[in-house]
Amino acid sequence: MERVRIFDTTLRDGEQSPGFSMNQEEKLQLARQLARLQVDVIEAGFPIASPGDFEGVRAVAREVRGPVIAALARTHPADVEAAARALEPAERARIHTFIATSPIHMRHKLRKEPDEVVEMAVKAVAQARRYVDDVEFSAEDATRSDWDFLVRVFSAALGAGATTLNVPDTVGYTTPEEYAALIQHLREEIPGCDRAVLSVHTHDDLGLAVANALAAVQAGARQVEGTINGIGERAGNCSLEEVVMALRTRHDRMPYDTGVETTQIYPTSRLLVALTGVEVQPNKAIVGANAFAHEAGIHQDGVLKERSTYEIMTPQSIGLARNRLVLGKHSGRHAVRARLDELGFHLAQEELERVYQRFLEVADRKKVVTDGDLAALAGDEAHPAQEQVQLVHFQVSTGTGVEPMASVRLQRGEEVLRAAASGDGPVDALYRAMDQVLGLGVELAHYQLQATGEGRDALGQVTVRLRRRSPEEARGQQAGNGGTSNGAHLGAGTDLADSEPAGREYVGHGSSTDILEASARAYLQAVNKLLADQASAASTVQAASEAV
Ligand SMILES: CC(=O)SCCNC(=O)CCNC(=O)[C@H](O)C(C)(C)COP(=O)(O)OP(=O)(O)OC[C@H]1O[C@@H](n2cnc3c(N)ncnc32)[C@H](O)[C@@H]1OP(=O)(O)O
Ligand SMILES: CC(C)C(=O)C(=O)O
Repeated sequence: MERVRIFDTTLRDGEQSPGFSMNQEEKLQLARQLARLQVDVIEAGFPIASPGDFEGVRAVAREVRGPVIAALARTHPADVEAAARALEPAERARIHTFIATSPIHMRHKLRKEPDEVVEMAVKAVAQARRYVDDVEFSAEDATRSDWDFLVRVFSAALGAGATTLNVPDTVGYTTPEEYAALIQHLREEIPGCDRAVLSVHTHDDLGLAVANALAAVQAGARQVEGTINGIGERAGNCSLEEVVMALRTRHDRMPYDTGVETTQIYPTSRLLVALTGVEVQPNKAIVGANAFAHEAGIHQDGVLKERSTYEIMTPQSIGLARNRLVLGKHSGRHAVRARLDELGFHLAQEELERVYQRFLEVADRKKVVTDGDLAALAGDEAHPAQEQVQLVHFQVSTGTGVEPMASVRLQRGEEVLRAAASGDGPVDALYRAMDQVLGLGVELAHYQLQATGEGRDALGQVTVRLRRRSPEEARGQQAGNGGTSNGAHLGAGTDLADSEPAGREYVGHGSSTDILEASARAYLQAVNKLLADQASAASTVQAASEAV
């Protein structure tokens, strides 16, 4: 199997782009991780650029073992010397020297004639060879250079001792067919080209960096240069994780191996994010947060039945523990049930249906329904009560310097009752209004509000304990509730207050993105338990009297 070398330039071309600079300790940390990833070459920096970069390269050369450590140098003798000195402690060192070869760069930037450029390239390579055996020469802006001139420069560099000839698409200008043809041309036209490794270095200005690199590999390039997460100048460099995983996943079409330990890809990507503070776009191939995530119900159903329906690689192959089924408004019952099972809620079909309907309501309000949200919804279902009384509508107005006011509409059977009340706070006003309607003689013994997550849209989860008052207390409560109602209440005509002992407590849970709605739901759940208790006590009394 043919081997493609992976040359990582995250610490040089990646680091030199805005927002990605790293200090020496950070460079060292990333370089150690790149060694675990088993890239072939780590380009650690550009030593002439600054004393900090020099020391950074030196530290990596001293501390990191495994990959070849490379340093960049213009064709200036001082650059080559600085690179050589920085690399001194390396076990295996490479000096990488470059000069631009395109008419645009030679004329406007270097202000040199082509002959002078060839001479500078030859001298720099020869100088570098006096320090190390491993010398890479790059013809900057190769893809906008004259092909015959490239053959001339590369042949001269090879003659001077270069061991790797790199063909950069510096400004991300080429296309896969054109790049492959260029590589083919160089292989055919450079005498003794096989003595060196042909390398490609691509940029993503047109979004073609990876496609171009792969086309070049198929045309005979045997080193790919790039960066982790595709960071780098302008639109970035070729993303190494994409190249490596493309070669691995489509081995049938591209039978080339890399030495990369792919299970270290994800940890390396995350370390880079942690060091630079720059997050990867969620839809980025291989390492983006959504790369192994599924939200659409049909996809989730497929993945649950057979992962390969919608995944062409395993998350484990890049070092990610598992794929992620994101629960949102596009999710179906299969995915919701699977996650509930994992959370320990094994619901019957009708329970699942109820949770699913509430899940959809929550998902409409929030982008993602978290495990905590789902557990709260399933928790409501885990304490079911026959819903004798249902919430139809409520409204609360509150604010600084405003007396909180609540109005509620509750339904029991066909009967709809309304009430309004003020209170010390919005929850108090809401509960007073509900008491007006319910007239059950209960007091709030405990109220607890918790958020299910950390975000602003976390579900509020409310737990209440309602205590039954004695008949005397209940009459006092009715008298002192201070609100308006449409004259009736749901407790009217029942003998609740007399059929059960006072002091008995009923627990209710409610969750919603709206904490007042969660409060209302929790209250009603406790009330419904109380009413269910009352109904069963009443039927026991009736059965006993019939027996008598
Ligand atoms: C395509 C790439 O990624 S190339 C690498 C880009 N990386 C960097 O630039 C790293 C950060 N750069 C730096 O710290 C500085 O630019 C330095 C230290 C390299 C040079 O700084 P200065 O000496 O102040 O020069 P400055 O950057 O202003 O200009 C670059 C000079 O190098 C010349 N130059 C550019 N590339 C080469 C080359 N490969 N070989 C020889 N000379 C070159 C330019 O023509 C220009 O020369 P001039 O001063 O005679 O006009
Ligand atoms: C120095 C070379 C390889 C480079 O970074 C480029 O051309 O993009």
